[in-house]
Amino acid sequence: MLGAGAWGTALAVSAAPRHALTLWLRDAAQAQALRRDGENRRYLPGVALPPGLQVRDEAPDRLLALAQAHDLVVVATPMAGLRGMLQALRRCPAPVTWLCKGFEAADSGQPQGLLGHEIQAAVAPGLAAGALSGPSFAQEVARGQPTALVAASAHAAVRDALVAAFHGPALRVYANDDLAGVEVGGAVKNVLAIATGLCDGLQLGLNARAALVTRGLAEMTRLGVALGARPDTFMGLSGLGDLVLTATGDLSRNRKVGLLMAQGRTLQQAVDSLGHVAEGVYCARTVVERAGRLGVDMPIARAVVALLDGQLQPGQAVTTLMGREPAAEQG
Ligand SMILES: NC(=O)c1ccc[n+]([C@@H]2O[C@H](COP(=O)([O-])OP(=O)(O)OC[C@H]3O[C@@H](n4cnc5c(N)ncnc54)[C@H](O)[C@@H]3O)[C@@H](O)[C@H]2O)c1
Ligand SMILES: O=P(O)(O)OC[C@H](O)CO
Repeated sequence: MLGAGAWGTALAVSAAPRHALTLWLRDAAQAQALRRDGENRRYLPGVALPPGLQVRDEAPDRLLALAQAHDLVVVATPMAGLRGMLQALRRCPAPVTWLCKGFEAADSGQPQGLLGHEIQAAVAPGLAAGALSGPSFAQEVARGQPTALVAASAHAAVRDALVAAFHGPALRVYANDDLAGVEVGGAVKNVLAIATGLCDGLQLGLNARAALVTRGLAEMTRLGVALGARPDTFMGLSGLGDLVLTATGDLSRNRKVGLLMAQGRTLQQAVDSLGHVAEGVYCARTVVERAGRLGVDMPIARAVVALLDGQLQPGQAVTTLMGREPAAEQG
């Protein structure tokens, strides 16, 4: 497991009792703190690390050697770290998978705004690769609360490796060969959760939230299909499932950004108060730009971008969405 934020740590805690698992951190001081405390106090406080879990902190140029000693590699960094990790792992013989949910940010110096599998195709095309996604708050998985995930890859061997690694008593892992669809769902739900956080923070009501979730699902599906995904994927765990969880669950960092901005905090204040990554903040603009290039209409995502960019105040974002022309529901 390469990366020990909340999610990498939680999945490592979940799988370590059944596997020989190595948790790698780029920061040697933080690795030392994990070994000393038997817990990741910075990112997942209150959860004991299983005794057999190996905590390592090799320099990034030793990552490939570390990966070669394992049957499955899981990159657990935010999207911002994925390209560098895939470049470092491009000759890895084992399946390489990732947990991050987003598009590469528009301001990352990589102007195309790619999904994980598109980055992999560009920088490490020889890998057998895939993603693990679905509705899952790290704290609940770490506590062993029942959760269902989806293992997505074009390669059956990668799907099987993810299922074998993570399927367990409290974690059901389903398989899906539609990696593009699974990745679009995981990325777009973060942007939509900012919108529902805003809606709930402004106390617009339950009707409004249901409207945002439903019309947001339509936006997500339109973009996914334009990017080559299957429509039915968006009715599954990484689409509807993760959208419902993230848009309504108060453990969501993306939802919190919307809630805090509705209370009058600036974007910077909201982001600083999280202490964790909120991927929707970084990929909302990319979502809208890619949708625009494909001729896909995404009014909710556009309103989120206008809010994050300071072009609209929270109340104006609502007026803009409600003031659009009447439209057919399908289309
Ligand atoms: N937390 C969850 O409940 C959850 C669940 C499912 C998916 N995810 C996704 O997993 C990804 C990671 O989320 P998280 O909650 O663990 O984030 P986090 O904010 O808790 O931790 C991020 C971790 O990544 C490390 N990191 C940042 N940039 C890095 C880089 N370039 N190289 C190596 N390490 C780097 C940080 O030091 C930190 O340890 C995100 O894309 C998130 O959307 C999170
Ligand atoms: O806390 P969030 O908003 O990053 O969401 C975490 C997970 O992606 C939920 O599935």
